[in-house]
Amino acid sequence: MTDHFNPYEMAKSQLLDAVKALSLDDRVYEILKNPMRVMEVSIPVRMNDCSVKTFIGYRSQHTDVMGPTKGGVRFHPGVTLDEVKALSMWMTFKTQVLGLPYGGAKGGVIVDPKSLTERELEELSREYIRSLMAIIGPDKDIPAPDVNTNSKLMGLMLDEYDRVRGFNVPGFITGKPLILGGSLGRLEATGRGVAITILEAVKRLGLNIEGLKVSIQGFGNVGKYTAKILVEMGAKIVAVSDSKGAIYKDTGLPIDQLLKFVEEGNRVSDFSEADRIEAMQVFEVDCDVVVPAALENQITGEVAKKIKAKVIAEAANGPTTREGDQVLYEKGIVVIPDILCNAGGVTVSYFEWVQNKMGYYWKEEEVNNKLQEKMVSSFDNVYKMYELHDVHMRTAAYMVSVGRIAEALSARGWIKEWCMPFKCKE
Ligand SMILES: NC(=O)C1=CN([C@@H]2O[C@H](COP(=O)(O)OP(=O)(O)OC[C@H]3O[C@@H](n4cnc5c(N)ncnc54)[C@H](OP(=O)(O)O)[C@@H]3O)[C@@H](O)[C@H]2O)C=CC1
Ligand SMILES: O=C(O)CCC(=O)C(=O)O
Repeated sequence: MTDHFNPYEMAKSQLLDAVKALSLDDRVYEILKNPMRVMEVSIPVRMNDCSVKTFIGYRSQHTDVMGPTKGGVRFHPGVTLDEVKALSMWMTFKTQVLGLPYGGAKGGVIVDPKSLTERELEELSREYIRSLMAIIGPDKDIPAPDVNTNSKLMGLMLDEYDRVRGFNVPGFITGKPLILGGSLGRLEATGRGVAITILEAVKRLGLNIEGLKVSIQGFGNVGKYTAKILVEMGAKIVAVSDSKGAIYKDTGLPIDQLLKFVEEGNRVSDFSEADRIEAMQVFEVDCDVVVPAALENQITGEVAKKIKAKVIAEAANGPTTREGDQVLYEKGIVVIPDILCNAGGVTVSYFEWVQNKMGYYWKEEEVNNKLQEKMVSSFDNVYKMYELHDVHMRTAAYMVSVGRIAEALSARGWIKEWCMPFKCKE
């Protein structure tokens, strides 16, 4: 029996839906259903109390059919091999919804980074990169931040890579500090992309962004910048959560104040300018848009039944289970699927890598304009597919993406032209 909470099973069934919807040859599924390479590493760290502790890490590279593999590194106690495999597959489909010259990858280490000292965390980050040296590189596999990793850790990982190679390779990693060749706009990029896709969705639904009520699960890199940019666009953030609790204010939370409060090291639920609610109530509150921006498997069938919003913007990867998806579809709720919704991050990572290759850097406005153009045209491609084939938005996004990969597989001689009834257009 399929485990509907296993992200890898979920990713494979989403792929299968798209292969069937496009009437593609079975070989497309056969080639894409497994990551091409997975590495498991044991990482010893000298702890501050003089003991040595080993942590298990993974890097999964899904396919390099479209270019070098690309994707973030997650530090979390709940990391599993199947999760990392799924996340690497979703990266492939994401890069191809956006038409970027990459395949997908993802890394993860089973660790609670909050339990480590700064020095221990640095050693873990450096050793993780050292143990992957044979399979990573600017034209092979390019890491980036994900849950519980950030620009500072990307800087340390870059330094480790450069030390081993013996020269500077800024394009090895993205999301790094500006001083080391990071791109302006990358920090906010995922949240900016989420906000752009919400704007595109509400326009098509005849709603107004002004006063639109939004509830957000997760207030890390993605949740925070989604909130900030949506408020700049005129929306109201009525509820926000982190892993410990949530807050609610019907008239809209003062987001700049909340951002400052959280940046100072406080918990969302200790913010006194709003009412405290249970963490999972962010899905139930009265609002127009719900933004899951934390982890996988949050919107189950049961949770989906309670959602009152008209739109779900999947800022997190894999936040909705298969049952959750079905309930949302039956309720007529529009889902902006993760592989489209949160693609702003990898898009600006791509811009960062391009700038590193050129050694010439763009102004923030230029980065943001290019991101805007990419997100809007990709949303448009997916929406057209959705209308044309009367499928779930998720299936429409996979159709755009898998259509491109199938075309590349055909051009590489893996499947024949007659297997390709559908041609994907930019
Ligand atoms: N960073 C990026 O550029 C991209 C990230 N993503 C995806 O977005 C999601 C969030 O990533 P990111 O913002 O970078 O990660 P962060 O580590 O910066 O933030 C994660 C946030 O989620 C919260 N959280 C964790 N578990 C729960 C829970 N059970 N309920 C409510 N909140 C919870 C955390 O709370 P606490 O602080 O209490 O732990 C934190 O606020 C992930 O799915 C990631 O894969 C997708 C594309 C790009
Ligand atoms: O910026 C990147 O390269 C990847 C970001 C990421 O991990 C993701 O989109 O899930």
